[in-house]
This record gives sequence, structure tokens and C-alpha cells, in this order.
Amino acid sequence: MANPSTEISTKQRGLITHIIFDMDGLLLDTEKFYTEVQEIILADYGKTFDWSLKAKMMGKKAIEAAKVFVEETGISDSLTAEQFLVKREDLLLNLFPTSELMPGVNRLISHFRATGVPICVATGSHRRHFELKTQNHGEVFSMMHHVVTGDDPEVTQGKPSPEIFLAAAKRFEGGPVDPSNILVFEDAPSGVAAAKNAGMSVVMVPDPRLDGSFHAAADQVLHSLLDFNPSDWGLPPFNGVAN
Ligand SMILES: O=P(O)(O)OC[C@H](O)CO
Ligand SMILES: [Mg+2]
Repeated sequence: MANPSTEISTKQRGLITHIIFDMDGLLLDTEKFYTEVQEIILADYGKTFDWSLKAKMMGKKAIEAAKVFVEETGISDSLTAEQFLVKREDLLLNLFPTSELMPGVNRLISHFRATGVPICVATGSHRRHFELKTQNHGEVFSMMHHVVTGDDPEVTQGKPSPEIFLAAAKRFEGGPVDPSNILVFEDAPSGVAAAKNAGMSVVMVPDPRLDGSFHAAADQVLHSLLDFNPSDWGLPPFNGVAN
């Protein structure tokens, strides 16, 4: 991937004052659970799950991702989107409580908290699933000013619609915060598109298996949250010094 600082300097951005985090695949290593379960379900139909399909599903609300799954794989005559969700639910519910933080999350969240940068979460995940995934990570998630989930009444359409990020912008103290002052962290193509559709800046931290063509829409692309340099965005540096 290109030098992050070089990438940003070629794009327009406002003064960043607020942060919105995606959750699955960005803060939590949970995308692997969806992949695992979807591989199992598709195997029943003699088909294999691949990353081009994964790229179209990830980040979306459950029912929207489910429709993509049954239609793109050509199994919609045998399995409806609703039946697919029922089928994967039990498998996922067993996996979600084992969710682990992605590398660099603790350091970054603690840094924003310590330096007074307001942070929140906007996830396509259902609130019920959010609770299971975060049950062992109360310390990190308690630092979020608020959390908007995919089943929120204000979120009628999932990512790439900007709705979830605009709802998150409204709920900050003194909100709505102007989108040009918000930096979003995302792992999914649909999430990057949603942030840009909302008029926000976006750092993408993609899975290395995701096709590189999806990187172009982001303002900055990093291998890991550990590589994030707050100074690139005019945010307070780690330990008071730029890294
Ligand atoms: O990536 P998130 O946090 O918006 O979650 C989306 C789905 O739950 C999983 O792709
Ligand atoms: Mg995600």
C-alpha cells in the first residue's frame, strides 16, 4: 500500500474533530465468523464462498447481506434470505462471545479518550449481536460516546447508504457534527462508500484478502490500526509527539 501521508495530501479534508468507528472487522475480529458460517452453509449446496462475494456482503445490514448471498450464489430458489438468516443464527451466536479485539484498538481508543477526541461506533450489526460480540470488551466500548446499530429506527438502509453515519454524527454532544469534521474508520467497501456518501473522510483498514481495487475510494489505507498516525489528520499525536 502507498505511503499513508502521501495519499492524504492528494485529497481535500476538513479539520477532523470527531471519530466514528465501524465495528466488525475493524474493532473486532468478527468478520471471520461470518465467513466461516457462510462457507459451511454454501458447502451444503456444493458451492464455495469466496472473497468477491464476501466483499459484496460485508458491512451491510443482515437482511441486505442475506439477499446478496442467496441471489449471487444462485440458491434463492432453495433458500430465501430470511431462511438463510435463521440457518446461520445459531452458528453465529456460539461464535460471537469469543470475539477478540483487532490489533491496535486498545491503544487508539485509549488515546482518543485521553486526548478528548469524541468517538462513537456505527455498525451494521444488530443490537442483539452487538451485545454478544462486545460482552468481554466492556472497557473499550464504554469509552464510546454512543453506538448506532443496524436495527436503529433511523437506519432504514444499511451501508453504503450514508444514513448510519449521519445518525451517528447527530448524536455527538452538541451535534449534529459537520460531516467534513468527521473521520471514519472502516474495513468494508460498503462502509467506505457510506462514509464518502455522508461527506466524511475515511481510513480503510482492509483484510489483505480483499481485492485492492476497493482501496481507491478511501482517503487513507492502512495494513493495521497500529499503523495509524493521528498527526496525518491533525489529531493529537501519541505521547504528545508525532510518530
Ligand atoms: O462492519 P459492521 O460493524 O458495520 O458490521 C456489519 C455486519 O455485522 C458484518 O459484516
Ligand atoms: Mg466492518
